[in-house]
Amino acid sequence: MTRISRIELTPVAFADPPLLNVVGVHEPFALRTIVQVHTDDGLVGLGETYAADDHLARLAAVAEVLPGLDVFDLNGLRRRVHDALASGGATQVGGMLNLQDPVDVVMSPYEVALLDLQGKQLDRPVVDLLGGAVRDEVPFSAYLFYKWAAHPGGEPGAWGAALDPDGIVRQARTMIDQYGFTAIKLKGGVFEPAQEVEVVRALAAAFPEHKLRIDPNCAWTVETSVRVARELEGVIEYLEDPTPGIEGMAEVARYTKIPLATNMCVIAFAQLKPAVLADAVQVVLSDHHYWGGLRRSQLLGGICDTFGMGLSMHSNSHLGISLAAMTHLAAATPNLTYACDTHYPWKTEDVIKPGVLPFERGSVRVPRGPGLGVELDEDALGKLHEQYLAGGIRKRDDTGYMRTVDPEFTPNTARW
Ligand SMILES: O=C([O-])[C@@H](O)[C@@H](O)[C@H](O)[C@@H](O)C(=O)[O-]
Ligand SMILES: [Mg+2]
Repeated sequence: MTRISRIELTPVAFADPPLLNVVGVHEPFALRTIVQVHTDDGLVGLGETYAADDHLARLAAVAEVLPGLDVFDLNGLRRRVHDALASGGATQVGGMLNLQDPVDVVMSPYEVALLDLQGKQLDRPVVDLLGGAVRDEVPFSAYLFYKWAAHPGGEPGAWGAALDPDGIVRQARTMIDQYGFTAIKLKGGVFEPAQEVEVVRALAAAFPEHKLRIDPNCAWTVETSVRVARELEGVIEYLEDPTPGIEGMAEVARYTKIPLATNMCVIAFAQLKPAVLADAVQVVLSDHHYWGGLRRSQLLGGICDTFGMGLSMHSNSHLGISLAAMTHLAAATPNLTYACDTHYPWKTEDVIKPGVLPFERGSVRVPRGPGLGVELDEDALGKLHEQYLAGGIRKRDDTGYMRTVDPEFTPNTARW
């Protein structure tokens, strides 16, 4: 029996371009925590998760109670995470986690690391532990953002500015030429809906064969959402989080044929029943980082299937360990039929050794090496950890950063 001997948690910061969204703009660095789970027989399992300081504190509290756990005991993992958080009073917390299930959020990187270890021990890829591959390559979408050319006071990056239809179409072309994506997602909620509809139409004209989506992160009222949905019927494959809340989404759904998708009003198992009863969403974006890991994301997939909801995949800024985990999960989930989101093309630094996860024709081939099939680059990890220590960012704050440029900026859900 292989048991956990110790845990290493390494917060890292990696360069991120000035991508705009409803709450502000991405800071110069995005944060992640790299989780290394060591075993008594010398194996190391990898996981990746958020790195906000309160999340790091929870991860550290759990790390203390994991030594001795059998790497195959995922139920035991959940119990230990639950008990450690409960004893710290953290199973019900506010802020970012007020709708998410904190046990699922904290458990996730440990579950991924244990699956990596199981795979390494059995010499099988994680996808095989999840039931086997139903697809050998996983399609991802081109995730487009309005963006500035440079961070304030910084050097312009490779992508240039994208603040109008031409800029976004140019960005799409660069990304599609480079990665071969066949689906496109536009992050909206930045400009008036009419401008964003114009952009979607420009994308549809420039890429008539591509599947399109727009996600304004709840920037619109119910009325605006219905109007935009009607305008985009036949143009987009789904409309993601046009308006806040299960009730609001249900109201919009009554007046449009376009499937509504969410990673905002259904982000934990507790919200599935009300959403199904209200017929509020037709597609749920899974995300193993907050649905409790890969196996609980498959459980979500089964529930969506049962209730006739589609399944897609959400992404925040992330590194290669997460990309590998997302790819194994998507490859083993039959009803995950939409191209998954990924921020991966936006990053220029990583903690894994290169070459294992190339995008070809918009897809990532499932790594066949043992476990996740990726290897940590210790030098890169050290460098990105130094960057974390020096950079001073301890929690993502798109709004605070935007206010350094525009002091009047207010993130406003349902503002239009
Ligand atoms: O990175 C961003 O700016 C996105 O807006 C991200 O934070 C969202 O979580 C996400 O991509 C989404 O689909 O809502
Ligand atoms: Mg979204």
